[in-house]
Amino acid sequence: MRISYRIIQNSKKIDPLLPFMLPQCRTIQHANQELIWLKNHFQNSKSKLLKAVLQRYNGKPLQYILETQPFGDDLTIKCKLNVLIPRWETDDICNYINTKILKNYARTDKKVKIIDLCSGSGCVSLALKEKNPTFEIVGVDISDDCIQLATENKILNHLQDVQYIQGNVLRPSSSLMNVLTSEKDAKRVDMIVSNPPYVLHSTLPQLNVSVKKYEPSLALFGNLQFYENFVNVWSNHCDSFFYELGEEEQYLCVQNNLDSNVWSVFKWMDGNDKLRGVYGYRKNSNISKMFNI
Ligand SMILES: C[S@@+](CC[C@H](N)C(=O)[O-])C[C@H]1O[C@@H](n2cnc3c(N)ncnc32)[C@H](O)[C@@H]1O
Repeated sequence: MRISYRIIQNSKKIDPLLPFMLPQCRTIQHANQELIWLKNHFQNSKSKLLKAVLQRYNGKPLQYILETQPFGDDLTIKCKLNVLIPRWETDDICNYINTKILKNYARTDKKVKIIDLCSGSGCVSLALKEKNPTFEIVGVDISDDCIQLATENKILNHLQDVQYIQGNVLRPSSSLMNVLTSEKDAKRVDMIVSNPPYVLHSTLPQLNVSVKKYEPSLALFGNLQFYENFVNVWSNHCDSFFYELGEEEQYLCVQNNLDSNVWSVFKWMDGNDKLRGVYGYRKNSNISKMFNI
């Protein structure tokens, strides 16, 4: 990366480790901030700090080096290889679900049950639990590493009544379905939330090197399969839903294929005004009266 003359003239003031941060961070400000975090974290060991800076130079994500990511209001989510690092867009979605949708449930005495499909590190289910301690929440993920880390994250954040089950969302076994929905009216839970793999393989060249090199492809790549699966399978088992997505086609897959006599469906835009979610509710359900959005 080229830098300005002014910065070169002031180079005596520059920390010698800073240039190693630049390839991944891109701006001096961002590089400085990350270097401060690394120095704070490894303040007792210069050799560990140097190792961490070199790892960062080679593209290892900061969260895998520091092993945590703050999430929600006050959560610390442990981050490990083979499990997706929680993203800011997902954090925004959890905040929206908590403040605009679930707050209506929180006002009732109803025993609310939520399923988090593709639960990964557990960040989504734990962010919902953090604000709704009486709700029952179950996360499902196909990866054993995810189930183990999500369980660790639940304990780390002192949250109870969140369960993580290993299972295939695209081909759920009857025993998984039973555990998830059996005791509910009409076998429907109140809400299904999901951040499924939705990055198109065709966008691989545009992905950041550290994402490509370090984050699990099982968590990243998908197209319509999880949205079709929601329409065909999971929509029969919930009164409302929120799915994160990255493409208009994924939104249309849900919007065009759910029966419009039964469902109200909406778009959700992220903080960069990019389409990032689809959500909705059954028109005849109790939650429809609560959707005061
Ligand atoms: C985009 S990540 C989301 C993780 C987490 N919810 C978050 O927001 O950070 C998608 C997750 O889906 C899981 N996954 C992929 N295919 C799956 C399948 N067929 N059934 C269940 N989980 C699956 C991956 O292991 C990964 O944890």
